Formats: sequence, structure tokens, C-alpha cells
Amino acid sequence: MDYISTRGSAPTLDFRAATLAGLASDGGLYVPAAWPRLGTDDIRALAGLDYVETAVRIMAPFVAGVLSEDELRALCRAAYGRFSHDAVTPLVQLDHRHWLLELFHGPTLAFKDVALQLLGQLFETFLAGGDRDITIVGATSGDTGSAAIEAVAGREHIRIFMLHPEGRVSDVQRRQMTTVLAPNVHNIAIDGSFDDAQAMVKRLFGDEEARNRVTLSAVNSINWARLMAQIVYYFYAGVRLGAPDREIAFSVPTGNFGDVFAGYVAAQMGLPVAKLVVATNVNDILHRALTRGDYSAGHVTPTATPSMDIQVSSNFERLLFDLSGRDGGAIRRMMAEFDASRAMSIPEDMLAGARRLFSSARIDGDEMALALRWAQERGGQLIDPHSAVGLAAARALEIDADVPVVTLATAHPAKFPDAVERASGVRPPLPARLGNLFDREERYEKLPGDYDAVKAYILAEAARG
Ligand SMILES: Cc1ncc(COP(=O)(O)O)c(C=O)c1O
Ligand SMILES: N[C@@H](CCOP(=O)(O)O)C(=O)O
Repeated sequence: MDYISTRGSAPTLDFRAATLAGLASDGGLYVPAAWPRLGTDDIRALAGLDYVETAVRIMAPFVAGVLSEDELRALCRAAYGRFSHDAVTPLVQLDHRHWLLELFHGPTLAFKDVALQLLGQLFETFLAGGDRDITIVGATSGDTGSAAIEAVAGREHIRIFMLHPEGRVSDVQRRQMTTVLAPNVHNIAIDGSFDDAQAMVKRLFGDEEARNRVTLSAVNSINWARLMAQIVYYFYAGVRLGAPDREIAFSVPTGNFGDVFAGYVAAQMGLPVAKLVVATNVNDILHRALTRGDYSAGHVTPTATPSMDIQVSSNFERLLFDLSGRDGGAIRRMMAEFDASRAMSIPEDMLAGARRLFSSARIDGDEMALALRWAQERGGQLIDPHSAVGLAAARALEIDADVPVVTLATAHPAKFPDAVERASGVRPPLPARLGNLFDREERYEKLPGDYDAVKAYILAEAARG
């Protein structure tokens, strides 16, 4: 499979090169040159397969020409063998039509592990035996950071710099990152928001001096391989609820538009998706974009769902690329307008295309808490606040009564004990697999929200080896 940039002018790459590159050199995001399609018989044949085999069937077309099915299978076994549930992403029924897709059974208790455990394996495979070192620079609002660090800590040929917004992630999330003391791991707390951190990461990728000094790579969902791995669980859940013979709706707590974009790809590949619900908190750029065409980055408001406190959603560019008829020039112009003014309006014809599959909802703190309590009282499940945003949006969805609605449960409640206790009165205990998290030494650098300071720090540390 070839990979092309959403902005049309970066070189076409194969899967290996696209994975190692992360962001395209023209500032765009890599996407497959075409969406592979599964026929109804292919989808029916997924029923009864375990997670690893499902993953191999779904991802094989994307890695074709670079990895054989057997190589892919070995990497998936290594990645998903580390999950604490045999089903990897089990479905839990809440009532007659609502389901939770639990994505938090990986080592760091968030959906990010599903992709990052595999990405760690891919990096190791692609760098093995070579003399090339990569420098991963990432931004996190709490979950990508720990999942990425867990996936690459101690690996040869890789160093990782992870930027998080100081004071805006939960204590559990911060400690999951900052107590990893492997020498190739560098945590940086910046004075600013996740959006500020993400903007610095993207700027670094376009910075010639930085690119000449280190080989940059990405673990955020700007890296296509992240999204590829997330497509799998839409199929895995879908076939268990009757696909290809029944449509399924998914409600996705959304920030950077990565997880829900993976659902869009599943639909392009043939999964019968009735609706994809983009569930945002009060940081609602995506809700405004999908309802009014208003894609303008407002101020980021800290909430009880910190991982979704995002007002610039990187992967929306991938959707716009498809909605524009894959017109790289048009996307380059739109993104230049956005970069200059922090705002753009989405043309009505593009919006109409999006609304055929997507709907959206903006969920405030009270609505989130209500949904959290509903899951507890009606479904017997203590869920995390991000999943509760998804569930609130799912319950507001107007859709045929015979369509099952799956809410993606993106994190374990124990990552957000204060917010869960405030909403439910129950404090979720830290799972044993996190061990003595609160007794461990923390190590991280605090830096101002200033690009030059962050760049200087990264290049100096990278030069140290
Ligand atoms: C727990 C949780 N839920 C939802 C999201 C939003 O996912 P995405 O950024 O892929 O839209 C995130 C962060 O990405 C998260 O960490
Ligand atoms: N919510 C994320 C933000 C980064 O998103 P990503 O999916 O692009 O890595 C986080 O928790 O870090």
C-alpha cells in the first residue's frame, strides 16, 4: 500500500517509511492511497476469530509490500498478549440497546495501548539491525504519553520526548509517565495547553535545523499506524453485534479526532456503520464544525475529562481530505488559512458529506456526571468520565430502535479517581498492575510554553545520546 499526504506535495511512501516519518514533510498527514474494501463474506468470516486474527485480516492490506501476514501476526501476538482481558477489547451490555466497548485492558489502562503496543513492535522491527536512531517527540493530554512511553521505554535506537500541559492531566496520568526512569525517556511539563504542546511538536517536524540534527518520529495519531490499529476494534465489535447483516452505531469520546476517524475508515472498508457520534466536552470545536461549519480554535477550558481538552483536532484534516475529493491543494489552502487565523469555515457541500455518517454532541460536566451515574445504576458499570461523555451523546442519539449503539470506553475509571468519585460517590481503586505508582520517584523537566526553549532542550538532550 502507498501512502500519500493530505497536502499533496510530500513524497509517496510505503508503510514502513510512513510509520517512521509520522508527519509528512509538507505538514500534511499520511493516508493510504485508497481504502481497502472488505466484501460481506469477508466480514462474515471475521465472526468467531480472536482479536489477533481479526487484526491480521483488517490490517494486512495496509502493510502489504512491507510485512507478510505471518510477520504481522507475530507483532500482533506480542502487542496484544500484554492485555489483561483475553478478548483484548470486550463488549459489555448496559441495557437493551447500549453497549460499552472496553478499550482499557492494556498496560496503561487507556485505548491508546491498542495502537501503541503495536507501534512499539513496529518501530523495533523497522529499526532492527540498522544504525539509525529515531527521536520521538509527542504531545499528550494524559493518555498517549504513558502508552507511548510504556511501548518504547528501554528500546534500542529510540529516545522519546513527551510534552504534557503542566497541571492539566490527572495525578495518575502524570505519574504513569514521570515515574518511568528509563534513560531513553524524557518527560517535559510545559506551561500551556495540549494544543500548545501539539503545535510545538508539529512545528518541530517542519523545522529544518531540527530535522538535520535528529531523525524525528511521531507517536501521536498524526502517525497513520496509530489509526490503522484502531480500525480493528470497530470490526471486532461490529461482527459480534451482527455485522455485516445489521447496522451498528458508535459513539466516540473525541478530542484529536483519531479514534472516530478510525471508525470512519472501518465504514469506508465496508463495515455497516449507521452513525458515528462525535462526542465532545465543552471544548467543542468538532461539534461546532460538524453542525455549523465553524472550525475555529477557541480557548481550551480545563474539564473533568482532561484528555479531551483539545481545540485543534489534528485528524480532522484527514476527513477534510476525503470530503474534498482528495484534493491536496485545497487542503493545503484550507490549513494555511487555519494556521494564519486559527479559524476556517467548512464549505456546505463538505459538511453535507460528513453528516451522512457523522453526528455530534457537546456534553457538559453535569451531563457527563448524569451518564456516569446511569451506567452505574442501570448497567452496573463504573465508567470513566471520558467514556461517560460518549455515553451521554449515545443516549441523546435519535436513531432506529433496532440499531445497537456502542460507546467506546476509552479509559479505566481509576485513571480519574477524583472526577469519578465526584460524579458517583465511589472512588475506583488503582488496579494492582499499576503497583506502587504513588510511591515511585518522579522525574520531569518543567519548561515555559515557548517553542525555542523546548526545541533547545530536546536537541541538547538528544545530542547527549
Ligand atoms: C480517555 C480518552 N478518551 C478520548 C480521547 C479522545 O480521542 P481522540 O483524540 O482520538 O479523539 C482521548 C485522547 O485522545 C482519551 O485519552
Ligand atoms: N487525548 C490524547 C491527546 C493526544 O492525542 P493522540 O491520539 O493524537 O495521540 C492524550 O491523552 O494524550
